[in-house]
Amino acid sequence: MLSTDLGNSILAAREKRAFLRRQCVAAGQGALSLSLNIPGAPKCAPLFSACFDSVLAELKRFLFAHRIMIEADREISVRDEAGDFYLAPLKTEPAFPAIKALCEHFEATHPLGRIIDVDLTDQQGNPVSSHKLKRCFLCDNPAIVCMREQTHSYQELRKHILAQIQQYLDEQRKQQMCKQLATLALKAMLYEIALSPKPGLVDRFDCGAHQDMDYFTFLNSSAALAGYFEEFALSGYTFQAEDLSDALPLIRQIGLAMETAMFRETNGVNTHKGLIFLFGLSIFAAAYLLAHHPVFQEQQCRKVIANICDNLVQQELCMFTNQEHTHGAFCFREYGELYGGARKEAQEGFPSVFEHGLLEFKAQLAAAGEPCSATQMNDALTSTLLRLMSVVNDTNILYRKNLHTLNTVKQMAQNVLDAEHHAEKSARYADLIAYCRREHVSPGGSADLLAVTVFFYFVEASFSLPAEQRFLKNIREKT
Ligand SMILES: CC(C)(COP(=O)(O)OP(=O)(O)OC[C@H]1O[C@@H](n2cnc3c(N)ncnc32)[C@H](O[C@H]2O[C@H](COP(=O)(O)OP(=O)(O)OP(=O)(O)O)[C@@H](O)[C@H]2O)[C@@H]1O)[C@@H](O)C(=O)NCCC(=O)NCCS
Ligand SMILES: Nc1ncnc2[nH]cnc12
Repeated sequence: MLSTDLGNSILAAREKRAFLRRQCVAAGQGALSLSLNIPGAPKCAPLFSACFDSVLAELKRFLFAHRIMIEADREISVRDEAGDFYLAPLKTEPAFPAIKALCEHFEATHPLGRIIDVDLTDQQGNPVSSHKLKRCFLCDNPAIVCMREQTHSYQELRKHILAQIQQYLDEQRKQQMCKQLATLALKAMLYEIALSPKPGLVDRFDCGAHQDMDYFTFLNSSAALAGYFEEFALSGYTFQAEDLSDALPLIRQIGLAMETAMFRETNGVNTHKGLIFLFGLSIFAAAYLLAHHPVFQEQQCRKVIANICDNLVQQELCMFTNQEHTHGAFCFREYGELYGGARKEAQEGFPSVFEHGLLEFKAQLAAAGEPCSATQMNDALTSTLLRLMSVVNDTNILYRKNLHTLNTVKQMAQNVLDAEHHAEKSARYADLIAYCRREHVSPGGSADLLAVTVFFYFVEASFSLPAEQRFLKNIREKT
């Protein structure tokens, strides 16, 4: 039972809606409205509003796609005791039955169909009805019958509706976050390949120490991999098992399909094998955390990655030393446990990224200020790559050459960073580029870790607000 005060407030709010409709009639226009069918009270709550905003954004896209035009500058949104309400005059020539049929289709195919009410009134303010009976929320009877006979309690009805709304919002959040993580991963990957010039690596203008690939090979490879990033994210977002090391086979299953796609696209050239592994872990871990915590936290992320890869070096490099024939296994066998490559980096929760790359990238971008120009971004990426090269034990360099060359590259990278003047920096960087070309070395591991660094930079920037606030803000912007 509603209290008299609340009942009166709801009646007043409904009268306000009727007044708004009469304004459309006065202007000789049909109107379309959206509200939610929420039985009982309260009818206004943050959860309902979040749901309403999201449905409204969907409805607007649906109407626009079907060329049903509304007068956006005269639309009205109300949030009061009667709940959330939206009303807009129609611009479109009034083919009301067809518009009504489309609105009913929208309701019928929406996951919250029974809760949504899209109403249409003609130029005289008369409701346009198809006279179809709405079904009860809970049983298959016509809603009108259950309402008259009070078959279900408000409590029962609201419990059911709240669960449906929560499920819908959870699904929306999952889809939105996973898509966004996939977008950030692709962006980070493209930033790495776009950075020019780079020592030994492929960039926009040069193939570095490589003969079998160029800039376009990397664009092709990026395109082939982009479609899989969301799978990593969904897998992380929905991961339920207690033991995080159970995640590695899931990540690898997706990663192996990506390797096939990459080699098909590049005609057998290894452009991104290391990155597939590193991004698999990064995207999975970020999504896993964002599903459980509203704000992205670096340290938590490191722990998740380390737990997924718990004991990986021991399991795959120590125990299988004689069987594995990969570059990583060779380096480990030849040079010892400091040189565990991508597996060691992962098992330790990406120390190069979180203790070096990210610090450098953040400092450089902070110094550049907003907005950051293309040159400043290229400089920030260059410094970050150098910082990574100065610490990473890159198995690509080690495999192609030897420990002396790896240490020389690390020292030369550090020397560029230590240069005091711009001219000195440029000269040292040119020396490093020439050295890598002459020695045929390519720091592919550092290039991959640069992409991972940039990815986490974007993730932190995108998910620093509490997820709820960010999610709502996003929906409102779209509406
Ligand atoms: C765990 C794997 C990465 C296993 O690979 P591998 O046993 O070979 O181990 P690593 O050598 O440690 O790593 C492989 C790639 O990882 C990058 N990398 C190197 N050092 C590091 C490091 N210290 N930290 C992080 N990442 C590192 C690097 O990848 C990039 O370079 C590749 C291009 O190299 P390039 O020399 O040009 O080409 P190649 O063909 O290799 O040599 P050439 O013949 O031309 O001389 C490119 O891939 C970049 O991304 C290392 O190469 C993982 O792959 C794995 O689990 N494999 C098993 C199969 C699987 O499950 N796959 C799905 C994984 S999700
Ligand atoms: N730009 C690049 N050039 C060569 N190898 C790479 N591995 C990852 N990125 C690379």
